[in-house]
Amino acid sequence: MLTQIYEVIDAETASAVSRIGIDHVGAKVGDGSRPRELTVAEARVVMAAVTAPSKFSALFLDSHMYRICAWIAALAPPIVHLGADVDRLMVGHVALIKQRFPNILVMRSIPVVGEESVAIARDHDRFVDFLMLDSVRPGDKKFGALGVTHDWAISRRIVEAVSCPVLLAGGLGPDNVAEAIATVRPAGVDSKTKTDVEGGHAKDLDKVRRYHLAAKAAIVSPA
Ligand SMILES: O=C(O)c1ccccc1NCC(=O)[C@H](O)[C@H](O)COP(=O)(O)O
Repeated sequence: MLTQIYEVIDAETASAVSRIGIDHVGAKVGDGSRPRELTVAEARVVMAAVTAPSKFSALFLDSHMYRICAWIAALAPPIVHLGADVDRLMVGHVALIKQRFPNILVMRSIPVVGEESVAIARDHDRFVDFLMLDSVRPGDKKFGALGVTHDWAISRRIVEAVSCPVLLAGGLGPDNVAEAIATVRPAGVDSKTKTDVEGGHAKDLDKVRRYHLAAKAAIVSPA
């Protein structure tokens, strides 16, 4: 079971989270205009503090393919996580990014809104190394970092419908990650809000440790 954490925005936290054993240590990367979004120069410092076998995951929320490619080329992260709205950064763009950087692992966020999410996930399946299933607020285009769960039955169907590894995200933390894993049977899990310090965006290392241990101990029974 892979464990992934967002957002790690300084070298000290990156090093501490790696020591806990988190597999994917994530931060937003771009032009720095979004809250807590790192520039490539800032991301380089955080990425250098992530120690093996943990890997740095660079999340791009920008939807402009050429800008994303320029940032990937400059940073060369082990994992590129594409988080823009699926109507703006389309599956063809995702395929071109993977084609341009074949040696970099590509993860695509998929909003879990309803049955249509199964088709969206299937469309992306053969072009990416991971899918990440995330929550959306009803009536809102924005998805990600909402701290809420979604309909896990749909996520379970996606896990069964695609062949690439799927990470489950959305409102996961130490107290519900085992139940989520048992229900959805993903290859990995992601957490942001529920492993943050109360009322802030810094990581609570005790929550990160408990989330990680609960996920690694979770039992996935055969289908
Ligand atoms: O961190 C953000 O601001 C963010 C914004 C939009 C998409 C993703 C974002 N963060 C990274 C993630 O992918 C989150 O870890 C994921 O959405 C789960 O968040 P949470 O429900 O808070 O655990």
